[in-house]
Amino acid sequence: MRQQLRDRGQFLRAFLTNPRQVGAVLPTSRRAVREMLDLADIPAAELVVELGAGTGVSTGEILDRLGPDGRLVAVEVDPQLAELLTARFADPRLQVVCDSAENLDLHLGGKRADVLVSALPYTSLEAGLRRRILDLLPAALAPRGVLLVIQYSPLMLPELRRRFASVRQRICPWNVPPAFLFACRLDSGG
Ligand SMILES: C[S@@+](CC[C@H](N)C(=O)[O-])C[C@H]1O[C@@H](n2cnc3c(N)ncnc32)[C@H](O)[C@@H]1O
Repeated sequence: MRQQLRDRGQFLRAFLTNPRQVGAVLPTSRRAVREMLDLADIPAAELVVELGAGTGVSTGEILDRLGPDGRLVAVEVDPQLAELLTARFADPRLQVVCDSAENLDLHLGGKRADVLVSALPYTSLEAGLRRRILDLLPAALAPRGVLLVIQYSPLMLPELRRRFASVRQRICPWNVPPAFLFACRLDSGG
């Protein structure tokens, strides 16, 4: 409970410092995180990549589901949030990267993600940055991988459909505000 309050304080600080970059006043609810992660096979993944890890609500749940030989690369642009993530999760499977998601290539050593989780606030990011990040997502994903996206509106659906052959959508009302969850695949069989 105390940790949750501290996290909310840190998240609010990040939001007040850079509202368009954070895009929300509260971290995602545990329920919404679980419903999103249920859309992928995390235990079977060799490499999971998380974009916009924030205070780590998804990071912890991914680590709980990840196998002993799996790896998680969590990318967070806010230095104080990245520091919090590094301090919180002393897990050898986790690499916290403090950088913008647009530089993802630099941190994957030529590997592609089996599961790519994106909590970036696409609708409030500057248009050029949004396009650069969206454009790199398909190439960052393994051929049979899945991209999970959490948003607060369906506005990104056409952008995702343009880049992925299969996009499934569901809504989780157990979040403030309700969360739109997307599972995107490069092949249409998913
Ligand atoms: C809506 S918050 C989600 C945080 C967390 N995943 C959650 O669900 O509570 C978006 C996060 O993305 C981070 N972010 C925004 N732009 C980014 C970028 N270009 N690269 C990496 N992280 C970014 C913000 O600092 C913030 O922590």
